[in-house]
Amino acid sequence: MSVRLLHPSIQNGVRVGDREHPGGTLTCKCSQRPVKVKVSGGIAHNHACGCTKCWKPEGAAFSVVAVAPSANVTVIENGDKLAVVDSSALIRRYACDACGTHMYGPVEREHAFQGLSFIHPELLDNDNWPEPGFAAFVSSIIEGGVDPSEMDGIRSKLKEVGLEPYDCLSPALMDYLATWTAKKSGVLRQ
Ligand SMILES: N[C@@H](CCC(=O)N[C@@H](CSCO)C(=O)NCC(=O)O)C(=O)O
Ligand SMILES: [Zn+2]
Ligand SMILES: [Zn+2]
Repeated sequence: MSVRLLHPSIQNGVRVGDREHPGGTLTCKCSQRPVKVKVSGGIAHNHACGCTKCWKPEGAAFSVVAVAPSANVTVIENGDKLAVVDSSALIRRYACDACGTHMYGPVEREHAFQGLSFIHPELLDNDNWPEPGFAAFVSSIIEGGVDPSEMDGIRSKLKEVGLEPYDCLSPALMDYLATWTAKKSGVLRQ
């Protein structure tokens, strides 16, 4: 059986990027009047994500998604084509209504990720963005239609390309979220 496409940018190994990457312009897939969004600074926490909510390129089981400070994210062209995919979600994903590409997703609610926007670095106009560091929400690809019998092979392939598979976020990010919640509830000191 042929190996399922995880994501074009990781299928043949993860290319090491530039930690000091300066950002760039995200462009949707439309040939006419593409939406353009400027990210004026670095990105962080890049990861592969198997959840059903993140945008994936055609045929891919995973998205590749990172965060940037929302203050650094500006719609610069054809913003009239953008619409929020799910206004009840934590991440307000703005997608192009013509090609479906998710362009940016700010977290505006009171949350550990408030002030960050989720973006897909493959849409940048330069290639040297920092590589993904892990694979998140791996089991969620089943919710997207992948047969459970494929999971062992998919987890092996992720490990082979250097992406540790997790069924939520990485332990470091889960600890960060839990710490934020514990401080908010008062069980940990601020
Ligand atoms: N099983 C669900 C999981 C969806 C989910 O919780 N996704 C995460 C990760 S997105 C990028 O890392 C999340 O934080 N979502 C918040 C949101 O989407 O607003 C599924 O697959 O749908
Ligand atoms: Zn588009
Ligand atoms: Zn996701």
